[in-house]
Amino acid sequence: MTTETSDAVAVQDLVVTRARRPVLRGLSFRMPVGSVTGLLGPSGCGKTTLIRAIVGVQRIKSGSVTVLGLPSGSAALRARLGYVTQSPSVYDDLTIRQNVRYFGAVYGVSKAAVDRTIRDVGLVEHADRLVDQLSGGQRARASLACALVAEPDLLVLDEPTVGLDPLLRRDLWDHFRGLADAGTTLLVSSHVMDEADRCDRLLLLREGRLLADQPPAELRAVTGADNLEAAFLELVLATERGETVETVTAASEVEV
Ligand SMILES: Nc1ncnc2c1ncn2[C@@H]1O[C@H](COP(=O)(O)OP(=O)(O)OP(=O)(O)O)[C@@H](O)[C@H]1O
Repeated sequence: MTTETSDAVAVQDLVVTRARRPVLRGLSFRMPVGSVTGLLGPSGCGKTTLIRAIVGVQRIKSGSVTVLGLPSGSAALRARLGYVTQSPSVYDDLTIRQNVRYFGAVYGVSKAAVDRTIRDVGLVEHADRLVDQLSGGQRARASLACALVAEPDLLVLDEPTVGLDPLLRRDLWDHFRGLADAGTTLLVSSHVMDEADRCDRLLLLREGRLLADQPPAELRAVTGADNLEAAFLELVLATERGETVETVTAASEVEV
Protein backbone atom coordinates (compact mmCIF):
# COMPACT_ATOMS: atom_id res chain seq x y z
CA MET A 1 0.00 0.00 0.00
CA THR A 2 1.35 3.39 -0.95
CA THR A 3 0.47 6.70 0.64
CA GLU A 4 -1.47 8.97 -1.68
CA THR A 5 -1.80 12.73 -1.36
CA SER A 6 -5.54 12.24 -0.99
CA ASP A 7 -4.91 10.35 2.27
CA ALA A 8 -5.15 12.24 5.54
CA VAL A 9 -3.91 9.16 7.39
CA ALA A 10 -2.02 6.12 6.10
CA VAL A 11 -1.20 3.31 8.49
CA GLN A 12 1.03 0.48 7.31
CA ASP A 13 1.73 -2.78 9.17
CA LEU A 14 1.38 -1.08 12.53
CA VAL A 15 2.43 -3.13 15.55
CA VAL A 16 2.21 -1.75 19.09
CA THR A 17 2.96 -3.52 22.34
CA ARG A 18 2.05 -2.16 25.78
CA ALA A 19 3.49 -3.62 28.97
CA ARG A 20 5.11 -6.25 26.68
CA ARG A 21 1.71 -7.44 25.49
CA PRO A 22 0.75 -7.10 21.81
CA VAL A 23 -2.08 -4.56 21.50
CA LEU A 24 -2.08 -3.72 17.76
CA ARG A 25 -1.03 -6.69 15.65
CA GLY A 26 -0.23 -5.39 12.15
CA LEU A 27 -2.83 -2.86 10.98
CA SER A 28 -2.91 -1.26 7.53
CA PHE A 29 -5.56 1.21 6.34
CA ARG A 30 -6.03 4.67 4.86
CA MET A 31 -8.35 7.55 5.63
CA PRO A 32 -9.15 9.78 2.63
CA VAL A 33 -9.16 13.57 3.11
CA GLY A 34 -12.66 14.83 3.94
CA SER A 35 -13.98 11.48 5.16
CA VAL A 36 -15.53 10.43 8.45
CA THR A 37 -14.10 7.14 9.69
CA GLY A 38 -15.67 5.30 12.60
CA LEU A 39 -13.36 3.25 14.80
CA LEU A 40 -15.38 0.54 16.50
CA GLY A 41 -14.75 -2.48 18.61
CA PRO A 42 -15.19 -3.93 22.08
CA SER A 43 -13.62 -2.44 25.16
CA GLY A 44 -9.90 -3.15 25.29
CA CYS A 45 -9.54 -4.00 21.57
CA GLY A 46 -7.01 -1.20 21.01
CA LYS A 47 -9.02 1.82 19.81
CA THR A 48 -7.37 4.35 22.11
CA THR A 49 -3.95 2.86 21.40
CA LEU A 50 -4.50 3.28 17.67
CA ILE A 51 -5.68 6.85 18.20
CA ARG A 52 -2.58 7.55 20.30
CA ALA A 53 -0.40 6.21 17.47
CA ILE A 54 -2.15 8.50 14.96
CA VAL A 55 -1.83 11.61 17.12
CA GLY A 56 1.82 10.73 17.76
CA VAL A 57 1.94 10.00 21.48
CA GLN A 58 2.28 6.21 21.31
CA ARG A 59 5.59 4.40 20.90
CA ILE A 60 5.21 1.95 18.03
CA LYS A 61 7.09 -1.32 17.67
CA SER A 62 7.05 -1.50 13.88
CA GLY A 63 5.24 -0.21 10.84
CA SER A 64 4.44 3.39 9.99
CA VAL A 65 1.78 6.01 10.60
CA THR A 66 1.67 8.93 8.17
CA VAL A 67 -0.57 11.90 8.98
CA LEU A 68 -1.25 14.67 6.43
CA GLY A 69 1.84 13.48 4.59
CA LEU A 70 4.17 13.59 7.61
CA PRO A 71 5.26 10.95 10.12
CA SER A 72 2.85 11.00 13.08
CA GLY A 73 4.17 13.05 15.96
CA SER A 74 5.90 15.60 13.69
CA ALA A 75 5.98 19.06 15.28
CA ALA A 76 4.44 20.57 12.14
CA LEU A 77 1.29 18.52 12.73
CA ARG A 78 0.50 20.09 16.10
CA ALA A 79 -1.52 22.99 14.74
CA ARG A 80 -3.25 20.83 12.13
CA LEU A 81 -4.55 18.11 14.39
CA GLY A 82 -7.32 18.26 17.00
CA TYR A 83 -7.57 15.46 19.55
CA VAL A 84 -10.35 15.06 22.08
CA THR A 85 -9.60 12.42 24.69
CA GLN A 86 -12.18 10.38 26.58
CA SER A 87 -11.67 12.44 29.72
CA PRO A 88 -12.47 16.09 29.03
CA SER A 89 -9.33 18.21 29.10
CA VAL A 90 -10.58 21.65 30.09
CA TYR A 91 -9.72 23.99 32.96
CA ASP A 92 -12.25 23.62 35.80
CA ASP A 93 -11.67 27.10 37.19
CA LEU A 94 -12.38 28.86 33.88
CA THR A 95 -15.70 29.37 32.12
CA ILE A 96 -16.45 27.58 28.87
CA ARG A 97 -15.87 30.80 26.94
CA GLN A 98 -12.54 31.41 28.69
CA ASN A 99 -11.44 27.84 27.95
CA VAL A 100 -12.33 28.04 24.26
CA ARG A 101 -10.78 31.51 24.02
CA TYR A 102 -7.61 30.21 25.65
CA PHE A 103 -7.24 27.29 23.22
CA GLY A 104 -8.18 29.58 20.34
CA ALA A 105 -5.57 32.16 21.34
CA VAL A 106 -2.82 29.55 20.93
CA TYR A 107 -3.73 29.48 17.24
CA GLY A 108 -4.69 33.16 16.91
CA VAL A 109 -8.37 32.61 16.19
CA SER A 110 -10.90 35.45 16.35
CA LYS A 111 -13.50 36.13 19.07
CA ALA A 112 -16.19 35.44 16.46
CA ALA A 113 -14.71 31.99 15.84
CA VAL A 114 -14.79 31.31 19.60
CA ASP A 115 -18.48 32.25 19.78
CA ARG A 116 -19.33 30.22 16.69
CA THR A 117 -17.63 27.13 18.07
CA ILE A 118 -19.48 27.41 21.39
CA ARG A 119 -22.73 27.63 19.42
CA ASP A 120 -21.77 24.60 17.28
CA VAL A 121 -21.47 22.37 20.36
CA GLY A 122 -24.75 23.68 21.82
CA LEU A 123 -23.30 25.50 24.83
CA VAL A 124 -24.34 29.11 24.20
CA GLU A 125 -26.56 29.26 27.29
CA HIS A 126 -23.78 27.97 29.51
CA ALA A 127 -20.86 29.84 27.95
CA ASP A 128 -20.13 31.92 31.03
CA ARG A 129 -20.42 29.14 33.59
CA LEU A 130 -17.38 27.67 35.26
CA VAL A 131 -16.51 24.24 33.91
CA ASP A 132 -16.57 22.63 37.35
CA GLN A 133 -20.30 23.44 37.56
CA LEU A 134 -21.14 21.55 34.36
CA SER A 135 -22.62 18.11 33.77
CA GLY A 136 -20.47 15.36 32.26
CA GLY A 137 -21.96 15.82 28.79
CA GLN A 138 -21.48 19.60 28.95
CA ARG A 139 -17.85 19.18 29.98
CA ALA A 140 -17.33 16.75 27.08
CA ARG A 141 -18.75 19.33 24.67
CA ALA A 142 -16.61 22.10 26.17
CA SER A 143 -13.57 19.90 25.54
CA LEU A 144 -14.75 19.27 21.98
CA ALA A 145 -15.13 23.03 21.41
CA CYS A 146 -11.51 23.57 22.50
CA ALA A 147 -10.36 21.14 19.78
CA LEU A 148 -12.74 22.48 17.11
CA VAL A 149 -11.92 26.15 17.55
CA ALA A 150 -8.60 25.96 15.69
CA GLU A 151 -10.30 24.30 12.69
CA PRO A 152 -7.81 21.42 12.44
CA ASP A 153 -7.37 19.45 9.21
CA LEU A 154 -7.64 16.17 11.12
CA LEU A 155 -9.97 15.79 14.06
CA VAL A 156 -9.60 12.71 16.25
CA LEU A 157 -12.42 12.16 18.71
CA ASP A 158 -12.33 9.39 21.30
CA GLU A 159 -15.95 8.58 22.20
CA PRO A 160 -17.23 12.16 21.78
CA THR A 161 -20.91 11.42 22.31
CA VAL A 162 -20.79 9.39 25.53
CA GLY A 163 -23.39 10.72 27.98
CA LEU A 164 -25.15 12.93 25.41
CA ASP A 165 -28.88 12.74 24.73
CA PRO A 166 -30.07 11.61 21.27
CA LEU A 167 -30.85 15.13 20.04
CA LEU A 168 -27.43 16.46 20.91
CA ARG A 169 -25.79 13.41 19.39
CA ARG A 170 -27.68 13.99 16.17
CA ASP A 171 -26.69 17.67 16.13
CA LEU A 172 -23.05 16.84 16.75
CA TRP A 173 -23.04 14.24 14.00
CA ASP A 174 -24.60 16.78 11.63
CA HIS A 175 -21.79 19.12 12.58
CA PHE A 176 -19.16 16.43 11.96
CA ARG A 177 -20.65 15.86 8.51
CA GLY A 178 -20.52 19.58 7.78
CA LEU A 179 -16.85 19.68 8.77
CA ALA A 180 -16.05 16.71 6.53
CA ASP A 181 -17.91 18.31 3.61
CA ALA A 182 -15.66 21.35 4.10
CA GLY A 183 -12.55 19.15 3.89
CA THR A 184 -11.81 18.17 7.49
CA THR A 185 -10.97 14.50 8.04
CA LEU A 186 -12.50 12.91 11.13
CA LEU A 187 -11.75 9.75 13.06
CA VAL A 188 -14.41 9.00 15.65
CA SER A 189 -14.17 6.09 18.05
CA SER A 190 -17.09 4.49 19.78
CA HIS A 191 -18.08 1.18 21.24
CA VAL A 192 -21.70 1.67 20.31
CA MET A 193 -22.82 0.80 16.82
CA ASP A 194 -25.84 3.04 16.37
CA GLU A 195 -23.78 6.03 15.21
CA ALA A 196 -21.66 4.02 12.81
CA ASP A 197 -24.09 4.50 9.95
CA ARG A 198 -23.18 8.20 9.93
CA CYS A 199 -19.60 7.33 8.91
CA ASP A 200 -18.20 7.01 5.38
CA ARG A 201 -16.01 4.10 6.44
CA LEU A 202 -15.78 1.82 9.43
CA LEU A 203 -12.75 0.25 10.97
CA LEU A 204 -13.83 -2.70 13.08
CA LEU A 205 -11.12 -3.66 15.50
CA ARG A 206 -11.00 -6.82 17.55
CA GLU A 207 -8.09 -7.97 19.70
CA GLY A 208 -5.72 -5.63 17.88
CA ARG A 209 -6.65 -6.77 14.38
CA LEU A 210 -8.85 -5.15 11.76
CA LEU A 211 -11.93 -7.22 11.21
CA ALA A 212 -13.32 -4.85 8.58
CA ASP A 213 -12.41 -1.65 6.75
CA GLN A 214 -15.28 -0.54 4.56
CA PRO A 215 -18.44 1.59 4.28
CA PRO A 216 -21.34 0.61 6.58
CA ALA A 217 -23.65 -0.41 3.73
CA GLU A 218 -21.05 -2.80 2.31
CA LEU A 219 -20.42 -4.26 5.73
CA ARG A 220 -24.10 -5.06 6.07
CA ALA A 221 -24.18 -6.47 2.53
CA VAL A 222 -21.22 -8.85 2.93
CA THR A 223 -22.44 -10.17 6.27
CA GLY A 224 -26.12 -10.29 5.30
CA ALA A 225 -26.93 -8.49 8.55
CA ASP A 226 -29.47 -5.68 8.60
CA ASN A 227 -27.79 -3.70 11.34
CA LEU A 228 -24.16 -3.07 12.23
CA GLU A 229 -24.34 -4.71 15.64
CA ALA A 230 -25.42 -7.94 13.94
CA ALA A 231 -22.82 -7.43 11.18
CA PHE A 232 -20.07 -7.14 13.76
CA LEU A 233 -21.23 -10.29 15.56
CA GLU A 234 -21.44 -12.17 12.28
CA LEU A 235 -17.87 -11.16 11.43
CA VAL A 236 -16.62 -12.34 14.81
CA LEU A 237 -18.38 -15.68 14.42
CA ALA A 238 -17.17 -16.09 10.82
CA THR A 239 -13.59 -15.42 11.94
CA GLU A 240 -13.94 -18.00 14.69
CA ARG A 241 -15.25 -20.51 12.15
CA GLY A 242 -12.18 -19.77 10.02
CA GLU A 243 -14.26 -18.36 7.16
CA THR A 244 -13.13 -15.52 4.92
CA VAL A 245 -15.50 -12.57 4.49
CA GLU A 246 -14.71 -9.80 1.97
CA THR A 247 -14.43 -6.97 4.46
CA VAL A 248 -11.83 -4.67 3.03
CA THR A 249 -12.70 -2.12 0.38
CA ALA A 250 -9.81 0.02 -0.79
CA ALA A 251 -10.24 3.61 0.38
CA SER A 252 -9.60 4.75 -3.19
CA GLU A 253 -12.73 2.90 -4.33
CA VAL A 254 -14.97 4.81 -1.96
CA GLU A 255 -16.42 8.17 -2.87
CA VAL A 256 -16.64 10.59 0.04
N1 LIG B 1 -0.97 2.28 29.96
C1 LIG B 1 -1.10 1.01 29.60
N2 LIG B 1 -0.15 0.10 29.89
C2 LIG B 1 -0.28 -1.18 29.52
N3 LIG B 1 -1.32 -1.68 28.85
C3 LIG B 1 -2.30 -0.82 28.54
C4 LIG B 1 -2.25 0.56 28.89
N4 LIG B 1 -3.37 1.16 28.43
C5 LIG B 1 -4.08 0.20 27.82
N5 LIG B 1 -3.46 -0.99 27.88
C6 LIG B 1 -3.93 -2.26 27.33
O1 LIG B 1 -3.98 -2.16 25.91
C7 LIG B 1 -5.13 -2.83 25.39
C8 LIG B 1 -5.90 -1.86 24.51
O2 LIG B 1 -6.35 -0.76 25.31
P1 LIG B 1 -7.09 0.49 24.66
O3 LIG B 1 -7.24 1.51 25.75
O4 LIG B 1 -6.37 0.87 23.43
O5 LIG B 1 -8.51 -0.15 24.31
P2 LIG B 1 -9.88 0.53 23.85
O6 LIG B 1 -10.35 -0.27 22.67
O7 LIG B 1 -9.68 1.98 23.65
O8 LIG B 1 -10.83 0.27 25.10
P3 LIG B 1 -12.09 1.10 25.69
O9 LIG B 1 -13.20 1.00 24.67
O10 LIG B 1 -12.41 0.35 26.93
O11 LIG B 1 -11.63 2.50 25.94
C9 LIG B 1 -5.92 -3.32 26.60
O12 LIG B 1 -5.65 -4.69 26.75
C10 LIG B 1 -5.37 -2.54 27.75
O13 LIG B 1 -5.41 -3.31 28.93
